[in-house]
Amino acid sequence: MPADTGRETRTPRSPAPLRAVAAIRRLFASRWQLLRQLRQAPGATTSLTVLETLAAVAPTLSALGLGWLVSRLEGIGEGDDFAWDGLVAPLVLVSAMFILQEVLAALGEVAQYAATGQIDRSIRRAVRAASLRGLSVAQLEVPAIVDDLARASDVGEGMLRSPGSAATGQLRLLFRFLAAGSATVLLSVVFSPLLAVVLLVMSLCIRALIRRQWMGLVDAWDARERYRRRSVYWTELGRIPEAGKDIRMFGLGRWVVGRRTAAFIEFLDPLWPLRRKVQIGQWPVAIVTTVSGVLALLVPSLAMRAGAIDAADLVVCLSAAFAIFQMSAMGHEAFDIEYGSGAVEALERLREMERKPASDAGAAHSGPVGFETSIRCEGVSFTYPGTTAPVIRNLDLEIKPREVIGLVGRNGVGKTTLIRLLAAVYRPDGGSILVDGVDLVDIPAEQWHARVSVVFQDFGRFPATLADNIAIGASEHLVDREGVRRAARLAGIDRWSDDLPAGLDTVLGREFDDGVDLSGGQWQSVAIARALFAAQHGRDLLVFDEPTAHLDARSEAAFFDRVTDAIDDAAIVLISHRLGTIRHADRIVMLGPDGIIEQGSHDELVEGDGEYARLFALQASQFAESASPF
Ligand SMILES: Nc1ncnc2c1ncn2[C@@H]1O[C@H](COP(=O)(O)OP(=O)(O)OP(=O)(O)O)[C@@H](O)[C@H]1O
Repeated sequence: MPADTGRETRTPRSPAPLRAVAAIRRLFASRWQLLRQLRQAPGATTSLTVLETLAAVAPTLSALGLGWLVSRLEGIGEGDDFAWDGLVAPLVLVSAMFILQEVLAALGEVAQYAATGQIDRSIRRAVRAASLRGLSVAQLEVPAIVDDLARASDVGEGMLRSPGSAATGQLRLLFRFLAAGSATVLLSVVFSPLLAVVLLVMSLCIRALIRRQWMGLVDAWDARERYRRRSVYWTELGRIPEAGKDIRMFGLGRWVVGRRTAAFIEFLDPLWPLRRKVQIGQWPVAIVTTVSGVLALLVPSLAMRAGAIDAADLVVCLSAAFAIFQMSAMGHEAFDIEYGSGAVEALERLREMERKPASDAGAAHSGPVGFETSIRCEGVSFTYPGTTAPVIRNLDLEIKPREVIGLVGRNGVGKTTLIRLLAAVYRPDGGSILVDGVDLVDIPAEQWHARVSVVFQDFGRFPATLADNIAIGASEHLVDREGVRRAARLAGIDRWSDDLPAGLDTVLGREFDDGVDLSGGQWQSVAIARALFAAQHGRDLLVFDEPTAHLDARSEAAFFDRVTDAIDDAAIVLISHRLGTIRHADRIVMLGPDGIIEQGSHDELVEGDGEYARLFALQASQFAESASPF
């Protein structure tokens, strides 16, 4: 991905002219990409184009009008009262051009505002689609992709420096070039093609110089997106209630401020010398600007003194020269263009990632997806993106329909990772997972997700109603109120849901004024209900990762029976460190760093006197006082 590699990878340098040509090509490609964004706002773009066309010819007409006016003034003799009538037409033209320029500028702002808003909205939609659907979870963990998501959605404040303002700014800039071109033609016709071309070239040089200096800063800023995100993280940490608890509890205020300062310095440190360099490097711009100004003023004035042109021509020349110089000015639109095009490029990279066949979408299998005979992991290996050590190595495991499997193993051995693979959140980088003989890689992810339900340890807690938090387990059945009630009852939620202000319709989470927060155990019951609801809607495989970690002893004891009684047509995988939760599973699989250490029923494993038996004895000894360890 270019964002990840392009900025930091060193490649052998090509000769300077080739680099310049490549840079110009890149520039044109990026500008073209910007202009293509205007398709999102066809009406406003058409209006802006018409207004800018008129605005581009107005300075030339204005210069001609001024010249006309001066020529009429020259012709007026003393006491020549009626000659004043001849001034009316040029005066009307000049005044009309001045008024027109003001009106066009104001209307242009309105059209630009409308087009910018439409383009920015469409960009935001595209970023949302990429982050919510197009990109896989694995991709969302790649820092370069996270950078691009942040960069593409960073559409600036007040529509400044956004992709929309960049695209419309680019269009307006094209018309400024057109205005300068038409003034160049006028100066050539009225006075000297040589002076006209020299002034045009000098204006272009001034613009290129300023651009080169300041825009390098924008690129450098862009390349430090990751550091900017880090400093923003530390800046915003104080506003996150969860973090606020720890910050107060451990007295971390100064520490957080220190980390924020360090992150901020790390972000800006390389940018400060660059900025100083730009400021100091303004003298060539000042020199070229002064020389151009002197040329524009002196050459036509000397020509008039020599009698080559009259006063009217001089006024036209100076007005035309002024119009040419307008092109060299770098207004805010230049920064809009540069900064906004960075966002558009980031979006294009994200779209490219979405288009990649390896984007975990699955595709080749087109038949019905189900799990009738087995899910088989064959020699599965997996290494997290950006890391080198495999978390899962050469794992073989078979899951039969309606089987209940308990998955145990030490912290960090890869249990959660395995279910992420089974859920097709990640893809194995070695071996394969076969569902009834079809490789999971070939099954479209959304189809597989309609057959599987996973309650992750860090399951989603959404600021929605309790009913919706359950029903999202099978989001295609959000309105199945009876199913929600059943799942809530089976998960033991009915014991406390009636006490909530609006029962199942109570909004959960403190983000909203009327929101109610639940305890850790209550949230866990919601997640369990979510999976039970999913089971009611035809899921073939249910996975629970540490489902009883937050439950009280009574709920924990009831969990296994509740779940297995409620689900009779799906396989269940239970991950737990509490062996009491899984001891009644059909099969217990003990995972080790190099694959499965042992597997069998609870009784078989205890009899086998292996790792599981030792672990069980250890947990049981902690409950030695009671008749049963659980
Ligand atoms: N997103 C990730 N990126 C990189 N490494 C990860 C990621 N998630 C987990 N790991 C690493 O993978 C290893 C296995 O983690 P995993 O969560 O699968 O273990 P686990 O067996 O479920 O652990 P626990 O019992 O503590 O829940 C750990 O070393 C962990 O640091």
